[in-house]
Amino acid sequence: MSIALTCSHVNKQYGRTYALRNLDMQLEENVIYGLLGRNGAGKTTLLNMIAGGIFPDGGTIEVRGKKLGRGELPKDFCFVREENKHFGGARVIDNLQFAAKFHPHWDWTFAHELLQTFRIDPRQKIRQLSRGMQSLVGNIIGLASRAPLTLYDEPVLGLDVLMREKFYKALLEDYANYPRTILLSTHLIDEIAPVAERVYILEAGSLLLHDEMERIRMEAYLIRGNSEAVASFTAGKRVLNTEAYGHGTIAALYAKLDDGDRQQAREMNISIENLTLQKFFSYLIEGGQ
Ligand SMILES: Nc1ncnc2c1ncn2[C@@H]1O[C@H](COP(=O)(O)OP(=O)(O)OP(=O)(O)O)[C@@H](O)[C@H]1O
Repeated sequence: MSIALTCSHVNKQYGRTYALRNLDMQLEENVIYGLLGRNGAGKTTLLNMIAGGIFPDGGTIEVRGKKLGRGELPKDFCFVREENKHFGGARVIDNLQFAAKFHPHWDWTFAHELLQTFRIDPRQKIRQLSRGMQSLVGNIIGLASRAPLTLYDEPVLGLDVLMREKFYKALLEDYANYPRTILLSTHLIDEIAPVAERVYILEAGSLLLHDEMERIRMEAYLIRGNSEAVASFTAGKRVLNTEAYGHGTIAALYAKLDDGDRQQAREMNISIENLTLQKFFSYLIEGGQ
């Protein structure tokens, strides 16, 4: 297992607000990670910090074993920001040519294929593109750079559903042929579920949870039944949140349920359903555990 990125005890404060608080993160090479969190959770600050744009008040960031110094950029990385910079009358092709100079793994054939996929005319001025199309130019750069560490901050913001699907498809297909470490922040949580292999969830600058997507898929449940039965069934299991309804209780569980548990649930008249990632995220945040 090779490590692409390590954040250790990272802190960043703006006045009295902790944008990041004692944050630890370790990304393995060649894995796609989702970065989730509510507004203001610290996602952009973290991505900016990894990209060398902000220096932590405390803690360290290492990219492929090399500690980032103040003002230092990591080697061989690509950061696709929420809003990409463009100057004056720059055309799409100008931005791509500029990006190509900085990315040693850049693939022009792939970049042109992506322009066609997303129906972007390379001669068009960036400022004349819609918000969504501007995001796509950034995403094309992120993909064609094939950087071993690629960071995306809200890459699908402003994209219609078809373009979002096309982006994720292009990302997954290219990743299968050219594996790299990808960290992708998004608010469209359920859309990231089939894309990310692991997720980091931030809340108020701290890490709330990091886990395998597969585990969340297999072990996040909503159970519903008589309050006493639910209390007895959930005893000793990780309960994210409980809500009363009439004489019953709904509980969000994060636990492995075996055949014995399922049999017990049937006998107690308790229903069990799987939680989507979005629901899991909401219960985790609401429950604060
Ligand atoms: N330059 C700054 N000056 C003051 N406060 C800041 C600055 N940048 C970020 N913050 C604060 O730090 C916290 C984290 O902000 P950040 O932008 O990292 O969150 P986020 O998770 O990316 O949010 P969103 O999903 O809304 O983009 C917020 O409380 C924000 O107000």
